[in-house]
Amino acid sequence: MATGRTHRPATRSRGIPEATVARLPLYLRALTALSERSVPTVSSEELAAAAGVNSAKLRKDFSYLGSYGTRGVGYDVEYLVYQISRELGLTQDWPVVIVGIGNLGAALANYGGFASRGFRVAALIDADPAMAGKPVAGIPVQHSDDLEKIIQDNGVSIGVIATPAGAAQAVCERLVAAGVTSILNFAPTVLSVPDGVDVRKVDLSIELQILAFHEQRKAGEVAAASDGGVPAAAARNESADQGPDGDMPAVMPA
Ligand SMILES: NC(=O)c1ccc[n+]([C@@H]2O[C@H](COP(=O)([O-])OP(=O)(O)OC[C@H]3O[C@@H](n4cnc5c(N)ncnc54)[C@H](O)[C@@H]3O)[C@@H](O)[C@H]2O)c1
Repeated sequence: MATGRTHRPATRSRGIPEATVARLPLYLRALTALSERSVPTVSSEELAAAAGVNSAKLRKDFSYLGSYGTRGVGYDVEYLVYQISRELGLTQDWPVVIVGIGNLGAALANYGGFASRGFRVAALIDADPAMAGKPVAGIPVQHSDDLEKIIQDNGVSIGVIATPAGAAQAVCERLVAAGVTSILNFAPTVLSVPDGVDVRKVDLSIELQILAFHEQRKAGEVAAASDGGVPAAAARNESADQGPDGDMPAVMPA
């Protein structure tokens, strides 16, 4: 669901559609789990089910990577992990800064999943002088006065914003001026950025609102069915048809 400009064409330069790019991390997560269990090969149906994607779509997505699998054998798990990681740019290390080290920023800093996916937390930045020098997840927090120097010294191109909404645009502008070209924004505000800067927004309350909408609809369908209206089974089929591909991602274009 786009909530603003994405600052990218729908198709990347190498011809991989954005929708495919958005599914690659889902395949990678499922493949990594298979790899950890030392599973050597996987069929498109098994992998599609594990990733929550329709199998025809998966085959089409993999054709963009030049990966067609072997009839009767399936896809080589390790090779696909490598191919998708390479396509996503995860075979190199990405230094990331987190700005705003409150409840959320500290939780993100403590999240081990970044490092295992090639994202190294290079620095933690906060405007509160009382936090300067205090370690969070073993990394000393640095004051936001030094933001530009920190970005440049660490060659950072990805910034995470976890400040209050009112501070996010100004933080974003400083990050961009210092050389950051990709921003993951957790603050509940729409950021404006120049062309060439990618912003992804995470908003869990939007996800909950979407679930609330579905809950309300399900409750309405149950009431209608008990009044002799739409049978509950038909209502279930409707959501089954929509499939996992219809789910809204927690991370969305800004
Ligand atoms: N996207 C989501 O699903 C989600 C979930 C929870 C919170 N949030 C949002 O994340 C943000 C942080 O939430 P929190 O609970 O951690 O808040 P918090 O108040 O605990 O932390 C905010 C931190 O930002 C720092 N800060 C303020 N202005 C700054 C600036 N200009 N530069 C650098 N640091 C600055 C503060 O000193 C503080 O440490 C809020 O905008 C909140 O709405 C989003």
